[in-house]
Amino acid sequence: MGVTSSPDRPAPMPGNWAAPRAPESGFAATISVPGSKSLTNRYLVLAALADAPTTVRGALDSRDSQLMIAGLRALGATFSPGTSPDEWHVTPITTPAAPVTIDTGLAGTVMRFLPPVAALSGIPVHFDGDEGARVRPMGPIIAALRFLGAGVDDSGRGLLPFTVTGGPRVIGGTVDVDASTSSQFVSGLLLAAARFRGGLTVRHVGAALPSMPHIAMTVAVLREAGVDVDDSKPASWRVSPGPIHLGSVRIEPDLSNAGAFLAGAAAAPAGTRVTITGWPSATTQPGDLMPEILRSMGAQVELAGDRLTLTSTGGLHGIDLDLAAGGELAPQIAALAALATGPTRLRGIAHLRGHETDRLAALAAEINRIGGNAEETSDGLVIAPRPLHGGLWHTYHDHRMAHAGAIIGVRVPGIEVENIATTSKTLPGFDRLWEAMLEGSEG
Ligand SMILES: O=C(O)C1=C[C@@H](OP(=O)(O)O)[C@@H](O)[C@H](O)C1
Ligand SMILES: C=C(OP(=O)(O)O)C(=O)O
Repeated sequence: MGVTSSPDRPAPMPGNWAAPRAPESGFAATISVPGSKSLTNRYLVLAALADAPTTVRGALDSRDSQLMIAGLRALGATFSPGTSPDEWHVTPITTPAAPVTIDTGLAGTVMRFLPPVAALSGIPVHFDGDEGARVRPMGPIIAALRFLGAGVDDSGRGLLPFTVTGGPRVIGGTVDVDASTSSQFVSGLLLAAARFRGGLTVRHVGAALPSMPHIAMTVAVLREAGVDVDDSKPASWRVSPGPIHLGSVRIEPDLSNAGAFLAGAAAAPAGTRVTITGWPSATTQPGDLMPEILRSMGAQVELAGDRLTLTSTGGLHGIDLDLAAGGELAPQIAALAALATGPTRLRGIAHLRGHETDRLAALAAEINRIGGNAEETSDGLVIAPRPLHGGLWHTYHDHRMAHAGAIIGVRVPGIEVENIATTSKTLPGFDRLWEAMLEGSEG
């Protein structure tokens, strides 16, 4: 289905996507989203480090997962496609003889999870990524790998690009890491930890640690793979050395991506209903925070079996929310906040300045560009109600900035989202799925 024009929806500038507005009568739709980015990229790493082949089902097929597969292939793992694009048979790493280069794209999981894997091999592994990746924080993991005995040549910058040379002298031990700018520094070290001869104790030192559910996710997948993890002390994780074994795994739908569709429904006229299929009964994904957040903003949300249904009440309240646990949800919540009748304060998300773009600056700039009232604070955003108008919504190569523009476009006529293809980072075909939702597709 293509983007069509109408008096209400003029043809977009080439390359932009005209965000569809909800019909006055609302819509009803059922949506199935593909697998979780965070779970897919954790399972792929563990499968490559395992003691036997693994079958992964329900895997995400997107830019971030393709980059992870390419990186692990370069390090010597074999990936054979299964019967569908969401299935992979993975044969563990046999270390290649020659130096390799890994493209991280803009994927935090690739740039933070693969350097510790590289440190297990004896070959130089060069990492580089998109222009935007070259400013994302990397210093803490570079310092940790050096402390553990790996060579890291980063020209003294603490950023991409850099080359890791590890090998048998990297035996593990105890390492302190300041993960206040990204939980992925802790997750990356823990995922490879069981393969270090001495195992690894990782201690977070520094300001508050964000994204705790993502660290819990890392611990959960390690335990599922038979790895012994002691997380009984705060901000400290001990992984014993030992084999990694997954066998066969199935990946949950990506609840953060699902959250964008729920937010889109919450922005729509009263009575609009959207059901997400396959909602897990228990999960470590931070997207599971969305139902409660959306309820507190005024929507009705119910879970029946594995189907989560949001019904719009037509009104949106502002909220005061510490989002440290689920920072990746901030763009979709900020978009709803811009449509709400009262003020919103989002706190605990200073680390979003190191995401795909500086999300606090980007959200404030784009909301204000279309007439809104958003201000950056030291650790978040304050958004006050003000009538919005149409205009170009810039996306800064950030998939979740594109989601935010789409959500606002459900209510505000004339929103054009720049470079909608950036959503392929975690959800190729986002625009078609979004249009289908507003047209009332039942999946
Ligand atoms: O480990 C993961 O899979 C992720 C951890 C979080 O990173 P930060 O702690 O850097 O926010 C999250 O925002 C990102 O989308 C995915
Ligand atoms: C911060 C995000 O991604 P990354 O894994 O690249 O850090 C995100 O998806 O919101």
